[in-house]
Amino acid sequence: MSKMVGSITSTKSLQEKIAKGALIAVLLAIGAKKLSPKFRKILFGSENRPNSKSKDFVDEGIGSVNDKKGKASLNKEFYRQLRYLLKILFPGLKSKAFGILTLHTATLVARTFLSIYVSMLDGKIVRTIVRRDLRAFLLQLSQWLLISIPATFINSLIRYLECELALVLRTRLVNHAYNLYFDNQTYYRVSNLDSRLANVDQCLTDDITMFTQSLAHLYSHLTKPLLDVTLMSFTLYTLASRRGASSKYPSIIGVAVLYLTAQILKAISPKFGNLVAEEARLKGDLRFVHSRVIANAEEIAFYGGHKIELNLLQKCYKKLAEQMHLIFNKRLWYIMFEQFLMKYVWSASGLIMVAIPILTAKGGGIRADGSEVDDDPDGGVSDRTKAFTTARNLLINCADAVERMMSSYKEITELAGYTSRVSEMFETFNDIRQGKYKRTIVTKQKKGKSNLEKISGPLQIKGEVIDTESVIDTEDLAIITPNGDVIVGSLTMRVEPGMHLLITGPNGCGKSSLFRIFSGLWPVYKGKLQKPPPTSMFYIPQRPYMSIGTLRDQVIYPDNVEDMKKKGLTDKDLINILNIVNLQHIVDREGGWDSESDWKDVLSGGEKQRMGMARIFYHRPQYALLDECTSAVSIDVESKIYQTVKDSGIVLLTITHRPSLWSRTVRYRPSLWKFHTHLLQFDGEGGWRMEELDTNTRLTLNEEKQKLETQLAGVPKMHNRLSELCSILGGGFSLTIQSG
Ligand SMILES: Nc1ncnc2c1ncn2[C@@H]1O[C@H](COP(=O)(O)OP(=O)(O)OP(=O)(O)O)[C@@H](O)[C@H]1O
Repeated sequence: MSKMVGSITSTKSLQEKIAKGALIAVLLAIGAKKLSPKFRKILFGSENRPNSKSKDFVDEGIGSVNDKKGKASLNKEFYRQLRYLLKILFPGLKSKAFGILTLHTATLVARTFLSIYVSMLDGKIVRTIVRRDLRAFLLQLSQWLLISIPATFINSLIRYLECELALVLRTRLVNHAYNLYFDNQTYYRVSNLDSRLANVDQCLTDDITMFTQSLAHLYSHLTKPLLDVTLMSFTLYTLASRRGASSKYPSIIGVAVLYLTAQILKAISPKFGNLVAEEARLKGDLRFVHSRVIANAEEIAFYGGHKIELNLLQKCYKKLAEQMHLIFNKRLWYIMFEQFLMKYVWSASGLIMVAIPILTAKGGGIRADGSEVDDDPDGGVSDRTKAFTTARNLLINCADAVERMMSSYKEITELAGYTSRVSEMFETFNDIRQGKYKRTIVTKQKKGKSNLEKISGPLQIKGEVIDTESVIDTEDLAIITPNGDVIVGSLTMRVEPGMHLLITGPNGCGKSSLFRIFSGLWPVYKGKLQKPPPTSMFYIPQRPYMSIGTLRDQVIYPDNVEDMKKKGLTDKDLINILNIVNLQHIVDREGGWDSESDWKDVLSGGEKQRMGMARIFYHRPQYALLDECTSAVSIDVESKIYQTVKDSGIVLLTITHRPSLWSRTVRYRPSLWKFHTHLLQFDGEGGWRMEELDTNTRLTLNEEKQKLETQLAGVPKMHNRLSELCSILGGGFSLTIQSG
């Protein structure tokens, strides 16, 4: 051993060679990183393959964007989108996000300096051991222990700041997204008028979270290794510049090892991208079946369908478990090879790269101050050992850094996926706010609508909307669905205070669509519409929406308590309102105004409808747009409500859709007639007719006519059946018809 050490110490310029070899290895590694996209392509054959650190389960959600636009990759579009998002995330140098980023960067730099310091300290400790200098050893060891306190704190701080940064970025994006989402009815239009975002809920939750986490993680995951490589190479260069070293063999080894690693991993890497995508799909299936059971629990329980549902769930879970099992199996072998190559083969190569010049060199070394290493009392052994240990540590750190950078490639492509999804969401929101919609038009003609026109190509908003004080006036207005179906080609009508309009027609003829246009949910593609602002119109659907909150919140929805107070209304007024709709008893029944429940389930169908109507009396709009919203309310209460609405000076626009049971004409609820002055009738084939209702006579005559029609319809059948019964029962019975 002493002989070997002796030969080492006698080698001239050996330390220089070590340092230079190490430096070249590092430079090679940097080059490999620079070429990384191509290199990764060679390495894994395709950009989508996962790599060493194999975070294989984070691909969820990227799929649909990729499906639509091809792979989200590191192209110009990615940089454009990332720049756009960064502007939102970092609005200025004084922003909180920028402050945390700066602090995070400072911590990363500090950590790298500490790593270098610890590497140097390692070398010094080894030197004291080789020199058998106990005092110096203990001194260096205490230094080493002391430095571990700030080092561990900084390590923990890096993680803390990474999470904080992700949270601050997420908060900024979420606030920005929510503002856009709830502006100008975007939450409705994004799914009804536009088809670019398939799962906007996922974009607003998972994708934003994944994007910000991925960005914050990648920042530290790339910045730290880059700093490591830069500063450690500089340190190695400083060592090398003093001594000079041959780099031939270490370079050859470095290139050969990198190339071999690439080839082997390319050959053995399973197609993780596809495996993970399939797993995400199966997870989605399982969630879907669960949510169906929750949504339809009552129906399933009534039918006793739990066995079928359980079976379905078990099947879905089994498929998912099998897929995960497959991935685990493949990962077991892949990660084993990957770790073997990147950890052990690379470390061994690093050792060889450092050792070859030492083992093959002849002659001694010269220090920076010009003194010969060989002139030391120990022949320079301790000094060279220190240099060797320091260089080795630095080289290992560099290799780790390069490995981390290489393994970040998959994370960058994932970031590209999330960037694409999140920025696409913002672009869509912005477009929608400006009235620019993109929708995949379904070209198939619908059954029964063959004579309705269909607009081919993108829909253009050519109509005109004018705000008025109190009149609704349409001129040549077309009712066109977002899918391009022209439901009604041209509608010209006028409703003004004092009128009450009943709207009727067969299913799908465009009654609710007319309300959508009046409320501004659908654009006016053609024609002219004059209408009061949406705040003057209150829409009540057939199934009124019950919000999360107290019983009071249900009556005053969408106001809150502050709004209610501002309007000068009290709980006593609310009781009076509930009185009108015969719902006053539920206040006591449900435990007072402040009680909270899942009102959707707690209230019956009719109660929900009455609650919906109660909102009209709270808001007192100019127009009440009622979409068959009293179908489950008893006729006497319905009449009372309609009469009170009329008495309050609110204009009624009421949809009633009851297809006729007896004839081809449309029958509407006679009970509602008397509250309306006009009737707008759609024929379901694009035509319409508006006429005045002569209430009293038509109501009475119509009711009488319908009654007679019903009775007469059964008479011939009854006659036939009676004769049949007489013949079956025989001669002992005689047919007696009594007339009253
Ligand atoms: N968001 C949408 N996107 C595309 N087409 C739609 C959309 N909403 C409704 N439609 C189509 O518009 C047509 C008219 O629908 P609308 O809801 O106005 O019918 P309706 O007269 O109220 O019928 P019902 O009596 O059944 O309630 C239907 O054929 C429907 O398919």
